[in-house]
Amino acid sequence: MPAAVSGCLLARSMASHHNHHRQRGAAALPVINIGRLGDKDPAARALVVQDIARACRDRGCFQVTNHGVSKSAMDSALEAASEFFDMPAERKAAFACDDIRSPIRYDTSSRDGISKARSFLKHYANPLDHWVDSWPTQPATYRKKMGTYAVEIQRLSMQLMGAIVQGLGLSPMYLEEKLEAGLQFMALNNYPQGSSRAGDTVGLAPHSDIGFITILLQSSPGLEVTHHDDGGAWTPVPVIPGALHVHLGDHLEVLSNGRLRSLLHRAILNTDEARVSIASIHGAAMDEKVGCAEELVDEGHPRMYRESSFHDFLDFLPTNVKAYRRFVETLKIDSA
Ligand SMILES: O=C(O)CCC(=O)C(=O)O
Ligand SMILES: [Fe+2]
Repeated sequence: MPAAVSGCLLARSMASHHNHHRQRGAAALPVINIGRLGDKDPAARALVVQDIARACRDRGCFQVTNHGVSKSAMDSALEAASEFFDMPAERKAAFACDDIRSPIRYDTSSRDGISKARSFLKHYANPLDHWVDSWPTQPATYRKKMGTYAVEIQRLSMQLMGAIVQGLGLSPMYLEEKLEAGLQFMALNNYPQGSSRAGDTVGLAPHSDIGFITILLQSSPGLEVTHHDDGGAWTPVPVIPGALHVHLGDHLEVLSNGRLRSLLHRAILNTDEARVSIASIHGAAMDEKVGCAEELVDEGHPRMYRESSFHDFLDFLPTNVKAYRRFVETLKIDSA
């Protein structure tokens, strides 16, 4: 439905920007070298698992280095995303679609309630051969570049989830099959350059992601995070060359029965340049219900959340436009 997409929507939402004071979180965000996660020596692996567990618990996010995703795959993915967004509006509008269940969707408007000044392309990626035919054929290298990146990120997500569930006291294999057959949902985000006179301008309003984890790559700074103990202060996520940012989603909060919390994050317009980010959300399959791990429910830790699927999340989304709530809040079981 190309008619639904008009170039002026972006300009209109930019005009209604909000000013924010940038506050710095107390301590730098954790950067974890995960090179030894695959080590045969369990003690070497355990040290990394411990660092990840602490970062998940205390900050809800961390960056990883030595993660095995090649620098060229990362650069190429950002290139492919930029080249897509640089195409003429009509070409991108071919992917515009009102149905949030569409396998691929391009939009420039703020109909979702949180996009203030972003255009995005969203599509699925795992398993790649199932979804790649729905991806853009232009730019000509898009499928190759984004596909290579997607596969490497899916592999990394499984390795990270193995460590995260181990950090919760579960077997590293706990989710392996569900993740293998699970959902990889990619959001390519495009933000205009912000005005330095306007102060901090929100491109994407605060929200948490569905899924267990999100792995995010940004072309330049703009992502900001706030964890539950941060007292509302926003911490900018620095761009560390070669590193990838990881944060926790609503379904990990559910799985962990509240031991871990999903991360609230937002994107600020970069005043030096237009910005592109690629978020890869990793969760269970579309109709797979995710509940609290039984191993983490006991007398001292009563079940905190109802089970839900990605499908349930999509049903919830259109109802979440006026006053934003984290999906996971709607899943809480009244303990009263
Ligand atoms: O652009 C960013 O850094 C954040 C993107 C994001 O949060 C998302 O796509 O869910
Ligand atoms: Fe997000």
